[in-house]
Amino acid sequence: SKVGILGIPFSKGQPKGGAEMGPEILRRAGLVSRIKRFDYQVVDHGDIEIESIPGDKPDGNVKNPRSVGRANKKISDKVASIVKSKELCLNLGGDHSIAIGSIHGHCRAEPGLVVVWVDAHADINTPLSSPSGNMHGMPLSLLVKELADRFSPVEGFDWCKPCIHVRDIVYIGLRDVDEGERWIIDQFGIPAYSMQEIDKMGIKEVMHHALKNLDPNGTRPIHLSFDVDGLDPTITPSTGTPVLGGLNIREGQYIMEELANTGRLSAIDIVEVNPLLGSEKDNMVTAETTISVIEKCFGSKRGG
Ligand SMILES: CN[C@](CCCC[B-](O)(O)O)(CCN1CCCCC1)C(=O)O
Ligand SMILES: [Mn+2]
Ligand SMILES: [Mn+2]
Ligand SMILES: [Mn+2]
Repeated sequence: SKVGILGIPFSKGQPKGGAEMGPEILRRAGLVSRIKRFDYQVVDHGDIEIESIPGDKPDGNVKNPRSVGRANKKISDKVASIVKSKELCLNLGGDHSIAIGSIHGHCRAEPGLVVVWVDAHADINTPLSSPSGNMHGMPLSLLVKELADRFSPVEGFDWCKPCIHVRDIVYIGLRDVDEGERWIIDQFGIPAYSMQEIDKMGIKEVMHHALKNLDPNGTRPIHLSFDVDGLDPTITPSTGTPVLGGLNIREGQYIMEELANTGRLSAIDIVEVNPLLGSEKDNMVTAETTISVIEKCFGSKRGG
């Protein structure tokens, strides 16, 4: 089977320069050759061309709306074509706003997909609830049908029609959720396994219940959106919004092994690696941790 790799050097969904260097650091750390070790043919689509949009003033409190909108339209088109050509689409971010286009594009090719969101954060602030105006904290709010009527369309997103339901999402790793996000999660009953549930139940039970609730018949394609800040900052220090008390590397690897076991992984985002936020050593640790976790999606077995 085939993996299509797409670099997305985009960072306008948040204020810290360097997130656009994520694809480069992951490639340089050997991500592609690690995936090639398993029986996947790798198609490298290179990096998406990111246009800069001068004078991209905020829309309400939403920052860089046109830049984020333009980039994500391109991402949607590219991801749709990669998935349609039967490649497992591996998107290298870039900040988490790229998930708007990656999930939108994935839905165009696989309308019945479900979303596994591994993250310290829920990333479901609406433009009105966001405390920061940074779009990397909003991607899911622009994608779920149930929130479409809660805010007016964001400048640059007229192409973006919501394509998933709240019940098609499961969260793993939450530990920094804003008030408005908490309200949405409770109001719509979005399954959310925070670090508290993970400590209480253990990662085995969490993965069992998460996948059972999400897709009881085990038939639906899976979109994994993996924010490296879901892991503990001691093992992924080079990231923009670190939060103590995260997933350890074995929990990360177990999550990916269970997803690989479904055989239904159809697209993966790896986001929020920012090499400007760490030392050389931090960057090496972050890249190696990320690769050793992500490679478990592709059949790497700890037992050999
Ligand atoms: C929790 N929500 C935040 C962070 C979003 C992180 C995006 B991710 O892609 O990395 O997961 C933080 C909002 N806080 C900022 C500091 C003061 C309190 C609010 C936001 O800006 O929406
Ligand atoms: Mn996060
Ligand atoms: Mn049980
Ligand atoms: Mn995120």
